[in-house]
Amino acid sequence: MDVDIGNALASVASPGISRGALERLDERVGQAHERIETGRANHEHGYAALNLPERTDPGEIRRAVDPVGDAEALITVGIGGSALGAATIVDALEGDTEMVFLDNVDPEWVTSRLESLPLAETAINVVSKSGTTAETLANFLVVREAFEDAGVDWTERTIVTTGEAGPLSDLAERHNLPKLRVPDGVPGRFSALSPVGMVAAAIAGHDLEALLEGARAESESLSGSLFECPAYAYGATAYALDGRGAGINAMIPYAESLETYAEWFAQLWAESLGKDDLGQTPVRALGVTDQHSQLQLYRAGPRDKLVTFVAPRERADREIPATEVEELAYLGDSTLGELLEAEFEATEASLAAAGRPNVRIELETVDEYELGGLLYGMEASCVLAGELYSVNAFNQPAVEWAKKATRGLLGGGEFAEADAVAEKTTLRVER
Ligand SMILES: O=P(O)(O)OC[C@H]1O[C@H](O)[C@H](O)[C@@H](O)[C@@H]1O
Repeated sequence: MDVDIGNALASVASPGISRGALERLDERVGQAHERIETGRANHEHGYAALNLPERTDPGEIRRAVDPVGDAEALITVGIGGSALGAATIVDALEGDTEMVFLDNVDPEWVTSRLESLPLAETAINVVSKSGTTAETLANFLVVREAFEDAGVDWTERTIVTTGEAGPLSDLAERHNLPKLRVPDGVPGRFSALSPVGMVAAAIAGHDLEALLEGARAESESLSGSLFECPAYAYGATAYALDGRGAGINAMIPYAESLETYAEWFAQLWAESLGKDDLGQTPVRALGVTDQHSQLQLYRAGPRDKLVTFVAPRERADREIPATEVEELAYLGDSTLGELLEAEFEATEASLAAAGRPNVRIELETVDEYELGGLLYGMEASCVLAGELYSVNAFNQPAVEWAKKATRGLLGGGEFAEADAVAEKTTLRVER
């Protein structure tokens, strides 16, 4: 990926960062890079995620999915980091397999999804690092029952990806299911380039080697200066802008296929950096669609936002048919791709003209190689930002708190966190 931070400079935008401040920040980037490299060399928790391009074995993943390789549909049961990486990859790339991600536990939605699938031709991919996440385990039990009710042997059609030990690992062994490991030291939201993100990609027939190759190329660009490393340029700029008042980061891909990527980014940024009263709030948007809604706020609202564009340089195109309506004649000389590109350039310019900071991330195109680079690059950006904020980017105590409270409420153990629910302050206004 390439990154252009020109529109985040103080000479263009407010808030913005001056060249001088960027150069001073670069010294801290150099120190952070050394810390990151030490963490990678020692396979420390979290930093180890940046070694996935070398560690992940595509052959092992393909062997595990082989028994269900011809499935017409795949249900991935997982949530958060155990779903969004896989969803990002398969949504970005063209594939023939129908993909369903059961992350939410909304009963009507789960039921309708299950009813819509040909279960005898459907594979199940259960993903949970801990093997204990209530939503994932509950949905898996529901899916299993649906297969049994339909007279389909779910044990023939299920692949499990989980940590070394835990209830899901035990279940896989009991039923002799193909089992892949969530690699040690890799938090869920940094695991897209491991079996966690790649089982679904393998079933869809995508090129796993190219995904890893693109990530590897990005890893080779990590260096001690933000001026030489796109990933660090992005992480450092976002951090600097946040410190200058841009507490919101609106991620706007200009490709429908990257809409899920914005969701993945939101988890990465929020869960990794939201610590100690610090962190930048990610907002998900989509170009061109959200130009016609959110752009008003981004250009004319409070100066508390960084807008991040992600755009491919090349894409399949389609001509706009000519029309006899005179006012619309100009459209007939263009393609949908040219229209999209013009809208992107115009939006970027409109923000810069209003002095609103924005960053452009460019991909050659949306394919396995470029996607691998994008996912890796944004993870490295996030790890760098974690160093600059001096927060632990690899834990999520606030999320764990709510998980414990939920289990306590459901009678899944004694958790003091559950008491807070009963202590809620109420001020009801009723009709
Ligand atoms: O993979 P699991 O252990 O099931 O966890 C799934 C998700 O659970 C929590 O919500 C964590 O905050 C996420 O980071 C994690 O990805």
